[in-house]
Amino acid sequence: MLFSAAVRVCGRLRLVIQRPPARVCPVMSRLFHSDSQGNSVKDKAKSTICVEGNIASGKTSCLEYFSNTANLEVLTEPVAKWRNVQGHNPLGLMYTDPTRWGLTLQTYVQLTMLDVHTRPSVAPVKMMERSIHSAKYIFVENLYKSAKMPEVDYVVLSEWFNWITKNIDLSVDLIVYLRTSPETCYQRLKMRCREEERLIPLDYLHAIHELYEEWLVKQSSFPVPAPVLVIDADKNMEEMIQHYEEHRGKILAA
Ligand SMILES: Nc1ncnc2c1ncn2[C@@H]1O[C@H](COP(=O)(O)OP(=O)(O)O)[C@@H](O)[C@H]1O
Ligand SMILES: Cc1cn([C@H]2C[C@H](O)[C@@H](COP(=O)(O)O)O2)c(=O)[nH]c1=O
Repeated sequence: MLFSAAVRVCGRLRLVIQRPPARVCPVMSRLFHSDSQGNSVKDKAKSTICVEGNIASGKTSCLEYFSNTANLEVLTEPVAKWRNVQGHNPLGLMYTDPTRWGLTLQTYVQLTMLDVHTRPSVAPVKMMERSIHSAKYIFVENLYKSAKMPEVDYVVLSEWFNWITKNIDLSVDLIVYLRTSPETCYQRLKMRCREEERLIPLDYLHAIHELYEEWLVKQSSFPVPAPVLVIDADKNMEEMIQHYEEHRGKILAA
C-alpha cells in the first residue's frame, strides 16, 4: 500500500494517510517538504546566496573563487542543460529566433532553476548563480519588453512563475550583485567565445543591465527577495579577489 496504511488502534481499524515516501518521488518530496500543519518549510539552519549580474560579468568566476570555502556549496547556472537538452539546444535556438524559441528556452530555464533552488544543500551555505527570479524579471521581461515574446507566451510564463513562487519555498537570504558596465561584459563575452552568444550586440547587454539596475539598485521594478550586496565588478581579477575578501564575512553570515 503506497499512500496509506491501515492501522489497528485499540481494536478498531483506522486509516492513516501518509505522505509518499521520499524514494517514490524525490522531486515531489523535495518541493513539498512540509510541517505537521502542511506548511512548506525550509531548513532554517541553512542559507542561500544568489550571485547576480549581466552576461559575462564574472559570476562563474566568483563562484569558482568561493568554491574552496568550508561549509559552502556552490551551484553554477545549468547553462550546459540549456545548450543541450536531449540533443536540442534551446539557448542557441533562442538567439537565432527569439520570437519562436523564447518561450521554449525560458520554460526550461525556469524548470532547471527550480531544480537548483530546491536541491537539498549539503552545506550550511548554498551559493548559486542567478535565480528563478532573475530568469523571470530580467530575461523574460527583456524578451517581452523588446517585443520579441508574444503576450500569450509572457502570460503563460508569468502564471507558471507566480504559481511556483507562491507554493514553493524558494527563499533567498542574500543577493550579491556583480555590477559591471555593459562594455566590460561585452569584452569578457568576446573573450569567453561561447558559440551561441557570438552575435549578441552591445545593445542587448545594455538592456539586461538596465533591467538589473531597476530591479536590484533602484528597486523599482519587481520584488527583491533578499538584501542586496552590490560589488563593483568592473575591476580586474586581482581587485575582485580583494573585494571578495573584504565582503567574505558579510557574505558567509547571510
Ligand atoms: N574580473 C575579471 N577581469 C577580467 N576577466 C574576467 C573577470 N572575471 C571574469 N573574467 C573572464 O570573463 C569571462 C566571463 O566570466 P564568467 O565568470 O564566465 O562570467 P559569467 O559567469 O557572469 O557569465 C571569462 O572568460 C572569465 O575568465
Ligand atoms: C538566466 C537566463 C540566461 N539566459 C542566457 C544568457 C546567457 O547567454 C546565458 C547565461 O550565461 P551567463 O554567462 O551565465 O550570463 O543564458 C537566457 O537567455 N535566459 C535566462 O533566463
